Amino acid sequence: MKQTYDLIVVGAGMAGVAAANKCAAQGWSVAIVDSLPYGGTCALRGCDPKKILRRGAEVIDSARLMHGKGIDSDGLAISWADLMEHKHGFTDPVPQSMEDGLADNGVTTLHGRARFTGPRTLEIDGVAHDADRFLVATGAQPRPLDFPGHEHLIDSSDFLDLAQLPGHILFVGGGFISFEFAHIVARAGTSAVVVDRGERPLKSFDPDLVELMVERSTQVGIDLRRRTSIVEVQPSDDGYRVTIERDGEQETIHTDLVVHGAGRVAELADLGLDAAGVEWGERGIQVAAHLQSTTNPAVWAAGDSADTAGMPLTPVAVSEAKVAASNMLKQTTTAPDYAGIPTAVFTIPELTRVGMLEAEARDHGIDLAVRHSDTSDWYSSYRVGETTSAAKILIDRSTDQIVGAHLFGPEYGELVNTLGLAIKLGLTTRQLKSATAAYPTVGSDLGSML
Ligand SMILES: Cc1cc2nc3c(=O)[nH]c(=O)nc-3n(C[C@H](O)[C@H](O)[C@H](O)COP(=O)(O)OP(=O)(O)OC[C@H]3O[C@@H](n4cnc5c(N)ncnc54)[C@H](O)[C@@H]3O)c2cc1C
Ligand SMILES: NC(=O)c1ccc[n+]([C@@H]2O[C@H](COP(=O)([O-])OP(=O)(O)OC[C@H]3O[C@@H](n4cnc5c(N)ncnc54)[C@H](O)[C@@H]3O)[C@@H](O)[C@H]2O)c1
Repeated sequence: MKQTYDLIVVGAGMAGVAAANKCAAQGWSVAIVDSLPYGGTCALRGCDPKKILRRGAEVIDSARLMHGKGIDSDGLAISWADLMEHKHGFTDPVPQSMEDGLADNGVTTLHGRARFTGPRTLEIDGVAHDADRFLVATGAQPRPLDFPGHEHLIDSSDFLDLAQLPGHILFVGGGFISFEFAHIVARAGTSAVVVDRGERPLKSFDPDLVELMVERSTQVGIDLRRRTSIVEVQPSDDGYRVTIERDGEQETIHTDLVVHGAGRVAELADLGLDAAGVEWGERGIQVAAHLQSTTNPAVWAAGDSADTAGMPLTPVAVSEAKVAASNMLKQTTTAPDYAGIPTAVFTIPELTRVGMLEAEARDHGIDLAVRHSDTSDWYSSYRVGETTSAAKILIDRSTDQIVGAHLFGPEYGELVNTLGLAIKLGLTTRQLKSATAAYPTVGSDLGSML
């Protein structure tokens, strides 16, 4: 007899695994399916491998910043193959350990490409599976591009698996992926060109700090082309000829590799959502605030494949999955709380944000105190030889609470977490300043930033 599960989860990434484990722990019969090895984008093809490769670049950059200050950085180099092996040491065991963990929690683990054939039926490689509920956690995929030669681009997953690093790389798009990867390859001696169609890259970050980040990127040889579009990509004898256009002027750039960093869309196109009566778009499945489909009550969504107010980031995916699981289990309609979730672009140094942008805060009519500090001559930057760093903290004068924080500097990816906590808990700057940080740490700079 065919089994009807309480829940089938589609996608074994951060969101899917969190929800499957939570529901199984409450005694539900749960199955999870993925067409790729378990672990999803973050652990296998995103955050974690990326930051391991970045470590090589950090070491080179740190040594160069200290050149002439007691360190001889001449001759330092990245061995890409060894760094890649270091990455594999982390990523290779993930699928099995994740699958073992799920099985230990009583979750049935399935493999294959899933597709809805009706409102409550999912087919996996030709076999039908029924459930009372489905959680779609299928993540995102590179946005389809339409310029001639787009098929020659590699995507972020291919990049994070490159056996060798070529001498020249052109990145299409000036977002998270292109800047993070360009900062890695620039320290490995590869020339990087970033082509972005907008005037300002990374639009969801503070414009002043983005300009500083671009300045620092230029210093390490990254060539940003703004307001520039790709006309076509053509293979050549020794790589690719990329024709770009700005203000009606065309230019051809020769490069070894062209990488897609032009955005991602929810991975839903082949999921048969129309057969299930589920409304969806490129931002994801249309859900109510509590993450249930607006058109099929049996279907829920979380993470990059859900159209929510949360950004497509790992902490958002996990938090949404936990809320969706809890709502399914308890038949409640709680909405996720996105307040105080920080984000970082892992350039070197990193660019971070939590809460509102200055323009957003002003649009909300907040009586704003802006604490904008050039921190490049502060002790924490001086110590490591960093020449470019800054902080911008936005405070609501009427409550003394932080409504936004924007940082660019060494180790500021850690510091932003404290500011996120302050926003989440509604701490006043007076309360924050009353806490004593270990000295000297970047945390001890917080008082001066406020
Ligand atoms: C290069 C890169 C770097 C990133 N770095 C960061 C970072 O530093 N910090 C951060 O917070 N976020 C980062 N992100 C974003 C982060 O990875 C995602 O927000 C997060 O992984 C989303 O988790 P998810 O569970 O929603 O989806 P995913 O982790 O993408 O999991 C979805 C799973 O569903 C499977 N699937 C899809 N369709 C089907 C189907 N029809 N049948 C069966 N299985 C299916 C996929 O194979 C996949 O395993 C990065 C993303 C990329 C691409
Ligand atoms: N550190 C992190 O948290 C991290 C790292 C990587 C990715 N991510 C997630 O993955 C998502 C996708 O990353 P991404 O970097 O691909 O996208 P993105 O949305 O960050 O940036 C895409 C950029 O490409 C530009 N663009 C789009 N089409 C173009 C074209 N044809 N020619 C030139 N420019 C073009 C856009 O204007 C935009 O500036 C991010 O939004 C983020 O949520 C997060």
